[in-house]
Amino acid sequence: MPKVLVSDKLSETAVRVFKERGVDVDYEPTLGKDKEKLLSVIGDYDGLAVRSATKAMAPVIEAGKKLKVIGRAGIGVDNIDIPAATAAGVVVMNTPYGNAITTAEHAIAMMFSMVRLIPQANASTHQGKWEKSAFMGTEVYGKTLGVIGCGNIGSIVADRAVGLKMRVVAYDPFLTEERAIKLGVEKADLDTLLSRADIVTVHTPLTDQTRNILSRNNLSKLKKGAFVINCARGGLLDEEALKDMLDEGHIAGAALDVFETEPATDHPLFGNPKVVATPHLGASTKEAQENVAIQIAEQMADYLVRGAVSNSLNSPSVTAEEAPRLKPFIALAEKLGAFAGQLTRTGLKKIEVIYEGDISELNLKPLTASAVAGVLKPMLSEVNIVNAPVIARERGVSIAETVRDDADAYDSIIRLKITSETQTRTVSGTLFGGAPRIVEIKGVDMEASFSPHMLYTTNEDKPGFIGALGRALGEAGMNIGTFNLGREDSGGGAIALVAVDEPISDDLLEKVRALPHVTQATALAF
Ligand SMILES: NC(=O)C1=CN([C@@H]2O[C@H](COP(=O)(O)OP(=O)(O)OC[C@H]3O[C@@H](n4cnc5c(N)ncnc54)[C@H](O)[C@@H]3O)[C@@H](O)[C@H]2O)C=CC1
Ligand SMILES: O=C(O)CCC(=O)C(=O)O
Repeated sequence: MPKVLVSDKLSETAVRVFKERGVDVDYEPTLGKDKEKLLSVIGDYDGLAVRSATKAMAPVIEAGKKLKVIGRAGIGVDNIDIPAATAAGVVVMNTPYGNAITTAEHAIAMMFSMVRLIPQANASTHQGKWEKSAFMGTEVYGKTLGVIGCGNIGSIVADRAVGLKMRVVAYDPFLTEERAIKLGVEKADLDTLLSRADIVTVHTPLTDQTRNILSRNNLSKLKKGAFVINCARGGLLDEEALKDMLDEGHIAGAALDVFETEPATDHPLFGNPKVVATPHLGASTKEAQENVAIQIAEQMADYLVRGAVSNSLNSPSVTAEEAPRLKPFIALAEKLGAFAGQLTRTGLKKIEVIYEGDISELNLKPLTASAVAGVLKPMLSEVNIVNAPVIARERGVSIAETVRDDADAYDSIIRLKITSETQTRTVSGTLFGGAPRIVEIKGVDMEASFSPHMLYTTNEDKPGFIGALGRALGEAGMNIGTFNLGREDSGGGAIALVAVDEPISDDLLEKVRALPHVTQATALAF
C-alpha cells in the first residue's frame, strides 16, 4: 500500500480520504518545519502532502528515494523545487481552485479594512477611546481598482469589485479581450494601470518575471494617495520602497497578507498606522481548507493507486476515468521505447510516436511521455514519464506526435520512429488481450510478446541460420521461451526475436554475433 506523509497542518479530512482510497498516511502537522527530521524520514514515503510551511526543496526530494508525488494543498508552489522534482521523476500537483474564492474574499476584506481603517478603529475602541474623527475613511464606490494578474483569484476579485460598483482595470499578458469584456474589466498595460488606479491589488504568482513587479519605480507611478494590496506573495512588492512612500505620504495605505520573509515576526512596516497586516491568512477559511485538503488527498491517492494525474505542474494529465484505459497503452508505449532505446547506440536526434486507429482518440500526452521514457531509460538512470520530455529536450532530442485515424490490420497501433545520427529505426506494437505485443520491426512484420530477457538479431535470410542460433543457445544452457522470425524478402534481410529464460551473457552474445549470416545481435531486457 502506498504511504504518504502529511507534513503541514491540513484539515484531517485529508487523512480519512487517503485511507478510504487505499493509501497509508502519517499525519505530522508540524514536521515540515523541522528540516532535519523531514530529511531523515522522507525516504519511507511515496507521497508528501504540504501547505506552505514545508520546504520541499532539492535535498528533500533527493532524500525521498521512493517519492512519486508531492501535493500542495493550495495554489502557490514556490515552496517546492519543481525542476528538482521533475528531474527526479516526482509529480508535483496543487489545488488551483480550492482556495481561490476565499483568498479573493480576503483581498476584498483587506481593501475595506485598509480604506476604512477598521483594525485601527477596532483596537482604539476596545481601549475605551472614542476617536470618531481619527478614522476618516475612503469610499470605494466609483474608484478604480487596478488588478495585476487576472487569473483565478484576480478575476474573482475583479468580479467582486465590479459588484461594489468600482471601475476595474486589469493588467495580465494572458487576459484576452473577450475574457476582459466578460469580467467587466478594462484591459490595460502596467503603466496605464498604475497611473489610473486608486487601489492596486496584485494576484500574480511569484516568478522571475513578476518578482518586484511593484518595484520602487512602479510604486512611484501610482497617483498620490493610492492604496496597495498584496495577498499573493511577498517578493512581488518592494517592502522598503513601500515604507518610504507611506512615510512620504505618496501612498495612503497598504494591506499585506504576505511578506518577503515568512513567518514575518519583526518587520519595518509593523506598527505603521497606515498598514493592515495579516499572517498569510488568504486561504484560511474552514471551507477553503476543507476543499484543498480533500482535493489534494483525492488527487494524490488517484495518482498513487490508479495512475491518474490532475493539476500537475510537471506531468501530463490523466483523469481517473481514462487511467485504466490508458494503463496498458502506457506499458506498450514504454516497452516499444525500451526496445528502440536499447538498440540506439549513436546520438539520438528525434523520437516520433505515431498513433493509428482507435488509440488516436485517447489522451496521447502520457503515452508519448512513456515512449520517450522507454527510449531514454537504457541511457539514463532516473527517467520516467514525468521527467522524460524535459530530459529529451535538454539533450536536443526532438519529440513528434502524429495521429492517423486508420490502422491497417489492428484496432490500435503505436509506431515508434527513432532517428539517430546514423539511422532511422521503427518498431510498432499493439495490445493483444490487454498485453503489449510487437507487430513490426524495421518495416518487417513480426508477432512477438515482450519477455524479461530477449535476444534480437538481424541476419541475412540464408538456410542454416535458425538451426545454428538454436544450437548456440542450447549449448549455452539457455532455455528458449518463444522464437519469432520475420524477413523482408526471401534471401534478403531477416530478424529474429527470441525470448529466453535468463539474462544473456556477453560470451553468448559474442558467439551469436560470430554465427554465419548474423549482422547484429543485441540482448534486450524488459
Ligand atoms: N494569500 C494566500 O493565502 C494565497 C495566495 N495565493 C497566491 O495568489 C496568487 C494568484 O493565484 P491564482 O490566481 O490562483 O493564480 P493564477 O495562475 O490563476 O493567476 C495568475 C495570473 O497572473 C498572470 N500573470 C503571470 N505573470 C504576469 C505578469 N508578469 N504580469 C501580470 N500578470 C501576470 C497570469 O497570466 C495569470 O492569469 C499566487 O501568487 C498564489 O500563490 C493563492 C492562494 C492563497
Ligand atoms: O496554505 C496556506 O495557508 C497558504 C495558501 C497559499 O498561499 C496558496 O495556496 O498559494
